[in-house]
Amino acid sequence: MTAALELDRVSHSFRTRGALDDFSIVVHPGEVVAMIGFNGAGKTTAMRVLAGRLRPSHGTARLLGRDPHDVSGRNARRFGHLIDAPLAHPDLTVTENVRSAARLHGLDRATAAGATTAVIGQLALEPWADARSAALSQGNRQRLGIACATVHSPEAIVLDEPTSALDPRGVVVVRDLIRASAASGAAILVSSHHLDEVSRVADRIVVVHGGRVVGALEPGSTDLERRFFELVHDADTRTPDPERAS
Ligand SMILES: Nc1ncnc2c1ncn2[C@@H]1O[C@H](COP(=O)(O)OP(=O)(O)OP(=O)(O)O)[C@@H](O)[C@H]1O
Repeated sequence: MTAALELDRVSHSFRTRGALDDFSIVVHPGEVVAMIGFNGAGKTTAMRVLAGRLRPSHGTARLLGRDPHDVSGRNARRFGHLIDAPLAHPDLTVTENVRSAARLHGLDRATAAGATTAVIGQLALEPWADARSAALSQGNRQRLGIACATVHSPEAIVLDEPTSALDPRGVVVVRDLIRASAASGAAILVSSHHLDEVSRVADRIVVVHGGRVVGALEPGSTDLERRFFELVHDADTRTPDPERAS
């Protein structure tokens, strides 16, 4: 099966600081892959490369089989991402923002209207449907960002810490949306700091440390935390690199 999202031996540096070092990851259609790692491990940088926002100095990035920098209109419409701040306009309402995102991703007016109502329902945003985005709480703004990233039912989805600001109900709602998208065939890459949470949503968990993928964890297995620290410790023992510890 062709990968929908792929980084193959990618390296990237910010000035003298290495952020990714020989980093490889693959996400296939219908699969949820979670990246977990310390602050500064390289998760967001990997996602930025996949979204075509950074060009790797070495290695290859593939988004739906193409170089993310060359993704044309049609392929761009098959991709959705939430990295850093949501793309919502502060003066537009939740509904207006989501509808605009749907139109920008190529949905016609009628389809965009239906998809907007559906994703607002899926993310339990109905009470704020007519609220200006600027007036939303942090958690609801994060839900809005996820709605804008997924309203067009993309085939490849990248979500950087999608539940970091969410309450327990929000976490469940977003988990359900991610699982439903994967069940419809989407390839999904998420990052998180919460082992329990990724264990519930992911098919595979990869541990990122010092700009590398240093191992995998089995979702649902016991003692995830101990195994995580073992992998990190083993990686440090193999390649101690104080430059990359941030
Ligand atoms: N724009 C930038 N300029 C310079 N250095 C950067 C920039 N963005 C990231 N870095 C550095 O690259 C490394 C990887 O950062 P990255 O944001 O990818 O980590 P992360 O795993 O997403 O961390 P977190 O869990 O805190 O979000 C860090 O050392 C960070 O300081």
